[in-house]
Amino acid sequence: MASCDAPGLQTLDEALEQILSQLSPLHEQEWIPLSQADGRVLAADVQSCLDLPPADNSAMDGYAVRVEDLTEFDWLTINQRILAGDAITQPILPGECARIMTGAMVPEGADTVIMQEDAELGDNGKVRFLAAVKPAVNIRHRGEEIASGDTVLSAGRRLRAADIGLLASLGIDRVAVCCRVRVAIMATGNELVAPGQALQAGQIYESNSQVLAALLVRLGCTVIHFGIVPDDPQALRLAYQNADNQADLVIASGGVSVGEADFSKQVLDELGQVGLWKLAIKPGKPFAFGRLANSWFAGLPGNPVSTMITFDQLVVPMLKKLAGEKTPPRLKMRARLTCGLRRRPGRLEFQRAVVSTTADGILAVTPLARQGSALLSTMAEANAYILLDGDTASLEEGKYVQVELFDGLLS
Ligand SMILES: Nc1nc2c(c(=O)[nH]1)N[C@H]1C(S)=C(S)[C@@H](COP(=O)(O)OP(=O)(O)OC[C@H]3O[C@@H](n4cnc5c(N)ncnc54)[C@H](O)[C@@H]3O)O[C@H]1N2
Ligand code: MOO
Repeated sequence: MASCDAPGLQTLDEALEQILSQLSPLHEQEWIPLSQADGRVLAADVQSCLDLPPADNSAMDGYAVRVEDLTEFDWLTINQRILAGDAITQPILPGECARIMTGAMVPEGADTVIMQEDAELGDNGKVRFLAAVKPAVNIRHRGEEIASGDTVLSAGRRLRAADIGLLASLGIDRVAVCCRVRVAIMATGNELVAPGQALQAGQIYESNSQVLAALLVRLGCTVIHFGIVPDDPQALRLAYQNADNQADLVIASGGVSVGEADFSKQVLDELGQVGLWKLAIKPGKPFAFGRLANSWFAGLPGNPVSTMITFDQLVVPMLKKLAGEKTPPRLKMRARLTCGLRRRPGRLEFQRAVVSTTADGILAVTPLARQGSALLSTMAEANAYILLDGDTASLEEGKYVQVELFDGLLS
């Protein structure tokens, strides 16, 4: 398609910069129980109100001793037994030690814990130690992981399982999170039919809104479904207005190109402003960004792969900005081609590929044989993109290329 290589297209980086500079976080927040916080974005920094661990405690089942006693006494008297959860009553005096379990508080006077495998119990009820003992081992000191007042997690973080556990370990049972971004989705096209219905001549099953809904749920958004909208300016106008009244972001797939039934741009021009139009990426050249009366608008190219890739590369950063989420850039790596790759220089291309690790630990990548933007099965089969910049031509087997692994969203 000669038009795909037309000059004057905007680069992905320029487009992203331009889009993100216009968006600002929605800033609404709510308090929710920790049990519901997985995947939500923290609205404020979380500071610890306690030291973690709260007290010096044993890392082993064994004996809490005073190291200096080990050279002075052959046998030590066991003066108490301390289990995890016990409050300590007695200090360790010279010639004494305490039987102690993992997680139990270390008594005053003790400065090391010897694991029980290195101890011998005598007939006299006393204990002696076999191995050379290092001072200050096997004790987890108060505050060594987190000190009271430390910032544990920062605003903008999307909470994951370990974070939830960390907050729980600090006694926190409620967190302030950013409100879910409300996203309206619609699929435009006269040819589209919802799955489950009979297919007539010329029709295809609608899949883009299903993909978008699944991705948006994973991103923690509230999804407002507008179903299938025909290629008709009046129907689009009504749908856009309706969506605009309910959502922070309206996403429409299809109808953003230059065909006779592509009305997105016209309607967006009427109701709001079009911010962007054509991008130098493949797939995903036609992409509309704009503003409706109350909400932002993203018009994604209808080809199923183009919809997914523009969503992944452009809409995800938009949603993160609106949600107040701060994330490091996605990891890009170098991988060796297992076969030749056919390619015409032009737009920045996202080829779907499978990345694996070879026996000698090298990252290998195999581009899928077919790369058409209508082939949604390529997104299902792939686990990574090969990123090919505009200047790169065909490449031979063994060459290194840049890959971007599908993150938790796509995989
Ligand atoms: N003369 C030109 N034609 C096209 C150009 C161009 O530059 N000049 N660009 C091509 C590219 S690249 C893309 S991508 C598509 C994008 O077109 P639209 O956004 O207008 O999308 P549609 O025409 O509505 O649909 C494209 C294709 O995808 C199928 N589709 C649409 N929606 C869905 C859906 N919800 N579920 C499943 N499949 C869907 C649709 O039936 C079409 O086959 O334009 C090229 N044309
Ligand atoms: O190449 Mo189009 O941009 O998405 O199919």
